[in-house]
Amino acid sequence: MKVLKFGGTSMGSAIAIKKVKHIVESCHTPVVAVVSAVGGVTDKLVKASELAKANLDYSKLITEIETLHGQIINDLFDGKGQAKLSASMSDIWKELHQVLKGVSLTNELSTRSYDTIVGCGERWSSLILSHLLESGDLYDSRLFIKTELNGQGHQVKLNETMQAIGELKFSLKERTVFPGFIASNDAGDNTTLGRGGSDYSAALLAAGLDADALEIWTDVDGFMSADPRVIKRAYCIEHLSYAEAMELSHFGAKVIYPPTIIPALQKQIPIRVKNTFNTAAPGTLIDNQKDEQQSVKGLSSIRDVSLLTLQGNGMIGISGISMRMFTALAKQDINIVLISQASSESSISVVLASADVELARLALIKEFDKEISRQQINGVSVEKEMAVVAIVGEGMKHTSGVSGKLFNDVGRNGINIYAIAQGASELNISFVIHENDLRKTLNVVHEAFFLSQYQAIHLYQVGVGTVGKNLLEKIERQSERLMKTEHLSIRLAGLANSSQMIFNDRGLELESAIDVLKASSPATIDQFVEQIIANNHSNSVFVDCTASGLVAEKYQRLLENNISVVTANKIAGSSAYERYDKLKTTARKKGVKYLFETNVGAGLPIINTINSMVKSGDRILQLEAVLSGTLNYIVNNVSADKPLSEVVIEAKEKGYSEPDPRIDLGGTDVLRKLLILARESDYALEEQHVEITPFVPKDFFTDESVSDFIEHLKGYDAQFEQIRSEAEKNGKVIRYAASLKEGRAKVGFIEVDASHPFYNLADSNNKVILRSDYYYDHPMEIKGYGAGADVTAAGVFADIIKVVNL
Ligand SMILES: NC(=O)C1=CN([C@@H]2O[C@H](COP(=O)(O)OP(=O)(O)OC[C@H]3O[C@@H](n4cnc5c(N)ncnc54)[C@H](O)[C@@H]3O)[C@@H](O)[C@H]2O)C=CC1
Ligand SMILES: N[C@@H](CC=O)C(=O)O
Repeated sequence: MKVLKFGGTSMGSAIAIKKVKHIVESCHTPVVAVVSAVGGVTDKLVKASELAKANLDYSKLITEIETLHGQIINDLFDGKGQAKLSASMSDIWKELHQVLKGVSLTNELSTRSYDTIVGCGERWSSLILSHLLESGDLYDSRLFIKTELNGQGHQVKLNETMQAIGELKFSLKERTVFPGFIASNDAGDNTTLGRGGSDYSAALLAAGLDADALEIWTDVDGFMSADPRVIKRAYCIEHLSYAEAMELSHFGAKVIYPPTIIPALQKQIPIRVKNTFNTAAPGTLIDNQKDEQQSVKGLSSIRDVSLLTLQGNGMIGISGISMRMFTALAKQDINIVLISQASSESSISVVLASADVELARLALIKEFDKEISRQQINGVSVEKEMAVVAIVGEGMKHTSGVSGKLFNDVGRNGINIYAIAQGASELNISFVIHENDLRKTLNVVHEAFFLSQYQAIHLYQVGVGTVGKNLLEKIERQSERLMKTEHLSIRLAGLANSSQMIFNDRGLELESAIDVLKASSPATIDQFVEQIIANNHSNSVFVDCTASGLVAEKYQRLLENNISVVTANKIAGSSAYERYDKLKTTARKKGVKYLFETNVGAGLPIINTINSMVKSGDRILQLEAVLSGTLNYIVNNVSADKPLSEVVIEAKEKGYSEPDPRIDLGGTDVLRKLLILARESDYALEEQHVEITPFVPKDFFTDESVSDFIEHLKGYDAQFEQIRSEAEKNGKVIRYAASLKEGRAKVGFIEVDASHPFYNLADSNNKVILRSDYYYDHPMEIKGYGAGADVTAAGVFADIIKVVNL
């Protein structure tokens, strides 16, 4: 035998009720169907009872309920069937009218009247279904489910109820219908089992009848791994243990009424949650099996709660404080959602519904009045607009690292945790956050535990020129491989250039993003940054592919808001040391990344190498380098036949030079790179400490535009060729190099012969020679292409991946 319970949505319309009929009649075993009221009816009945008590007009609500049922009956039955059913239902209507009238006249709503009024819905709906089913017997649950009053309301008298239901076991026919929710007491008065009580009725019937299975038919596919309204990729959990289902349903997941699980658990009856509107979906099976493979099974949350803390050094070592605290709250009938106490005993925090918090605060102030006046207790503090998030799973027991992973991922995304609670059963880890962080937290945790095969990065890119465009192409080409091998999904959540911006939370189409951007409305970098902060997405990364100082100014605000920064732009790293240091410190403090590997040598791993050396205790003692791809390309390509001005244009066309090539030819680009390398090597070098000889004399830098500059540069072609050919005659080549030796930092020309490590540096290559404590006589050398869209975009790409993989 099976017990099937159908909720309000399953009974919400004629079409839905036909589905219910089909489900019941398709069962090959005897079926007990337990039904809720037609969707929305119980709420209307509750409202009508309140209006009646206040002697206000409730007739409109009753008419609405009548119309709703009338419509359903019209759609389901022919004339004869309608007349038969209406006659059966009319007694209930009469009773309802009488009770409401009595309440209205006396202005008194007794528990008995209230339960009679709100229980009418299930009596009607069970009549409808029993008439509709072929050979469907109707039983009145009030005759079998017996309750008594306790402090909290009606409580089921389990022994009596089980016995009464048990006696039915052998007399039930193939299909039987019971109204859910309603019961009665020893005096024969109507009672109810509380909101969601129809699930409980079904579980009691299943237990009393020793059913083989209990099915809860609802309008969702089952228990979801997280709230699907928040987590788009939440999925239906196939299996839960009774304990896991209980934790999840107590805590936010409103799929099943929590007490339902107890009778089923006691009789070891498997529960299956199924979707009436998607019968093909397997649903969630709840039984006594524990899933050893997956430590965390579900993620739940509640909002509209507040955190209330009782704090004071006078609480330490004093027994009875918590007893008094919880008794004071219990006296006010306040439900506590979570408790957290520091082992120092100097504070106890509780989470409760925001609606109760003021009452709770006053109750505690009254209770601890003396201690507060003696300053043994500081008072009662309240943090409003909080939310509680819980991860649930029996597999967490004795599995180390679960909370480490949880809090690491949450912390890395800048989410502040106000309180934590974990029971010794290790079934649930709950923590309190600000409500504004709820969506982000659920995303972070869901990705960490349920979709760990796909970690999402939300990318916000500024700049779609040489490097930026190439980066987008690379991400598009690599995204499938990244998903497969790195389990990483990169979503381009925003894109901007100097005057426009576009956003899409789910990820912009990479192929068309630049075209869409160019067709979008004007926007500023400030608007772009503020929107990123407002989006508050998990694993957000801001990528700067511009050469703009304005953009670099935004890093501090982004990092402070827990957004990692990856930049090809050298301005921030090479401006005042204090600023560079503050950016790095902020990133460290906030647990996010500030990465700029491509600032020196494009994709070459120079900064990373220095970082590793310094971290391992090595000291960089000397540094010699060729750091400009553009300038090395120029010295390698200028000849008697090919003048400097022509090669500068070539370097620009090849994507080596800065957007403004004067930054290269004035030596500024190399100066910036030297400053960054020195700082990463632990030297607080400032621009004024560097001796610099520009590649082209200063007089050539007076023009307004780049094209005028290149035009005038022709006037220097002959002189440059002379310097170059002179060196050549002496068996040497010229290089534009940077060095840091014995406290002296220099940028300028050097002439080197064939014995020098820079002599054979072809094309746009860069080379860095590092002498350190561990690499002195045989220094470390890093060499390769130091400029160009491909290598730079690849370096930026690697930094982006490091944001989540480091
Ligand atoms: N080209 C190379 O080999 C390397 C370049 N870099 C750096 O990469 C950065 C980008 O270089 P390219 O792609 O060659 O430059 P680009 O001039 O081709 O592209 C710059 C992009 O930045 C945007 N932009 C400029 N000012 C802006 C502002 N105020 N707000 C928003 N967007 C703005 C422009 O609209 C354009 O989309 C530069 O900082 C450069 O130093 C770093 C290593 C190597
Ligand atoms: N303009 C730069 C590009 C890399 O930083 C160079 O030429 O090296």
